[in-house]
Amino acid sequence: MADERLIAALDFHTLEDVKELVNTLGDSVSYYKVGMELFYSVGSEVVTWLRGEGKEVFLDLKLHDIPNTVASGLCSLMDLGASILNVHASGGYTMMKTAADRLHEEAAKRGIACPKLIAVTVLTSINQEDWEGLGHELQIKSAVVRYAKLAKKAGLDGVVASPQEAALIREACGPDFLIVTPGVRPAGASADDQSRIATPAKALEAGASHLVIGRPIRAAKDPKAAAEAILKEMESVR
Ligand SMILES: O=C(O)c1cc(=O)[nH]c(=O)n1[C@@H]1O[C@H](COP(=O)(O)O)[C@@H](O)[C@H]1O
Repeated sequence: MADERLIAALDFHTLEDVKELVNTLGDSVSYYKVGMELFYSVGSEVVTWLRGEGKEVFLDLKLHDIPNTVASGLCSLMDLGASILNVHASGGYTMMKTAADRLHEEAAKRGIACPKLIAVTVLTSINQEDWEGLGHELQIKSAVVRYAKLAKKAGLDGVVASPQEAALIREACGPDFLIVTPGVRPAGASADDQSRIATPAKALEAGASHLVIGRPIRAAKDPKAAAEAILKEMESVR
């Protein structure tokens, strides 16, 4: 049966591919991530279709702009029925606070449930060399915890981070904070373009609330068997 902690990433560009994978996975997966490739190609129809199938949606568009633009953009997305929306923490405290405040005000005005809002800390593809190339002096881990604390102070519900920082974030931000970790790879699987990775069990043990997993399921010869093996590994950590 499905485990709501697993979010399968639908990095496709057609609705047909989405339908094929979702139908193949059936009841094993109840939570899906729609990212920029899919949303830019298919639009909101894919979220409507997934909701119609009874699936939960993390709409991962990683908004990053000035406070008013981000807040207004989120308000345009909030009616679609996604459970989670996200912004980049590097947009700063004022942007995150404006976004969270406006989202809550709008949800109350429209009488709808407010989607959770989370902040991307440091992308899981970034390694220490990329990071230093950007001129940052803090270690990635310290920067991620700093961004997570800022996101919490701004009223966000959680963050996206790598599993390698999950334990530090859990300690700094408490038990209810969402920690959504991409960069999850079953033992022996290719890292692809991810840099800061861990296995599903290690990510959960470190305190992740949700695992975002794309290619290890989507690109597997047998996606259902791949998802079920991951779910079995997740079951061992409750
Ligand atoms: O926000 C995200 O979901 C995200 C943030 C991040 O730091 N790293 C990251 O990989 N992601 C997304 O998580 C998914 C990971 O996919 P796989 O690497 O195929 O498992 C992709 O859809 C990414 O866009």
